[in-house]
Amino acid sequence: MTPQCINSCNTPVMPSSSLVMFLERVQSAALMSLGPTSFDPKIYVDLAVKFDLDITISAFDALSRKGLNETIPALVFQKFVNDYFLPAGTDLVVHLPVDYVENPEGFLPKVKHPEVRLWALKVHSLWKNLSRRVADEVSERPDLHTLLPLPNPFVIPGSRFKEVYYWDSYWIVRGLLASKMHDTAKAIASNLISLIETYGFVPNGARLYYTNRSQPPFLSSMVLDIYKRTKDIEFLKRALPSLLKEHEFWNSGVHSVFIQDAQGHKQSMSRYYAMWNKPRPESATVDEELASNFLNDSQKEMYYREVASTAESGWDFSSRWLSNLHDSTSISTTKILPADLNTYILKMEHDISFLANALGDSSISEKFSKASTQRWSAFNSIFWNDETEQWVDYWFGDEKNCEDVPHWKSHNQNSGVFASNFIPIWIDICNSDKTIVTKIMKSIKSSGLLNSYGISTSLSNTGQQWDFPNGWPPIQHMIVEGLIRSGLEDARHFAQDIAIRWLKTNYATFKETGFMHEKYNVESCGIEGGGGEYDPQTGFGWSNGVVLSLLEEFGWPQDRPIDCSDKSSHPNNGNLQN
Ligand SMILES: OC[C@H]1O[C@H](O[C@H]2O[C@H](CO)[C@@H](O)[C@H](O)[C@H]2O)[C@H](O)[C@@H](O)[C@@H]1O
Repeated sequence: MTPQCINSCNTPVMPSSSLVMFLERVQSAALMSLGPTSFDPKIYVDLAVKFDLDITISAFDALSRKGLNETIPALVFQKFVNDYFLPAGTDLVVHLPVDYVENPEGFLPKVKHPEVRLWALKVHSLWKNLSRRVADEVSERPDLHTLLPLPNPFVIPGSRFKEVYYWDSYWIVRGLLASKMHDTAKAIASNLISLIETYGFVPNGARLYYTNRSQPPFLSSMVLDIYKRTKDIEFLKRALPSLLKEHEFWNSGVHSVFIQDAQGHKQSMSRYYAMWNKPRPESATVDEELASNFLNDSQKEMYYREVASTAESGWDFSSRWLSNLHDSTSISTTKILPADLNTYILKMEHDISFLANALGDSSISEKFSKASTQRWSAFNSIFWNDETEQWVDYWFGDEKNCEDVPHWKSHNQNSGVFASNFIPIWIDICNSDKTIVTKIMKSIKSSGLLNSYGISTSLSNTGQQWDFPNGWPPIQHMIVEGLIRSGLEDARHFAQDIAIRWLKTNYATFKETGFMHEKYNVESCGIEGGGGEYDPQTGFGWSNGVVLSLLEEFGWPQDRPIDCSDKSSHPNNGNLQN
């Protein structure tokens, strides 16, 4: 498949399954019967069906209904759910990872501080809360479950996210490697490989309703990190064909678009683009309500596609994708070339070249080395902004004609400040260049994103979860890690300062709740109830992963207190802006 025009003429839609369509009806009925208070639409599409689908549908259709809206009385509805379904999550089985030990040999050698070490070991023990495998019934009767069968055990994000998620898995794998749980890390990557073998790409998550889109692509990073630790060549042999397939997925069809850069060269870059134009099943009631602002079906379909494409970006939702900050229906993700996505793909190309070389396949290795050189030159000409010294997203204009290759225009670079503008520093081709690192450091300092807990994702407080005041573990981590890896003394100190504040924030929430939270904000550091979300049963996987890998790479200064109650080093006394 060749790259598409930006306003695609050929817009694919994956077929929906009768199970998911039925569960969406149940979800919608639940909202009417039970009301909007504490309503989580995802619970209903995660239900496991007890009997054949046609029997269940007939029973649902036969329920008594009242009033003009044909609402099912709450007690009748609840009885139906109890009789015909197993609760969400019951088709997953708690699993004790085979390679888990309480105090792994060689664990975080750079962490000598006793309190920090104790904390790290407790975080390590949290893997047990998040480890699952798919119950046997799922492979026996896949038609009754939206959960996808997977060959190996895995680690879930936690909270309402009871299944595997693609990009969460990378941060989890990073932590597992720090925890010396190499087999679990490999099992997770192998599951994702098996999903590529089935679907041609890694779905957003391991649920039927997530198979219409992917998520930020980190499989090559996962494979590379695992290979560097284990030198397992068999694992690599199995992984490489899937990495090639995944590269093709992101560089063809709707994900790939042509643009003519400022030098007149025709370049192909990647974007987020879901193969879906309906409400997201896991949030259908929410999406339908917002779509009611549109007058006709075609506008609604375009809106739904933008929403699902934003879910593919992992940043669901953020002002980063809005053409009008105050209007969440102005979401335009498919009209954007994202700097972060193209960073991940550039890294994927480097990784594949390295891994193919390790397998002795010089022709693939050279092909991908060339592809990465090509993308790197396109990358700089499209995303780099000399004035702000950041890599910014590129917004297409109103290109109408499918035949035209749009020309790059400087005013189409997004002027908004987002943490994604600094993500490229994560990859070696950027962080090995001292001039770039110095510019980026200066730019982060003046960006306004620095906060008492680290780096916020944006400057706008829109109420969207990926906006200010929240900071998200993976984003924070890529920037810090890139600066550390630059080897520049200044950058290292600066990154260390951010990392210390971030770790203190995490420690404070951990001390308060016993768990790691999904995201962090200014309230998180041991004060006023803590910020971010967490689940008292599970905590959150990517925060475990980021904390452990940061401590592994960085250690902790022996003489520096980690406790937020020590006001002399309280993150909120920080002076990061200067
Ligand atoms: O239920 C709504 C959405 O939830 C997911 O997104 C959020 O959680 C994921 C798991 O931690 C995370 O990967 C993502 O970045 C978060 O924004 C899901 O991925 C979405 O597709 C879904 O619509």
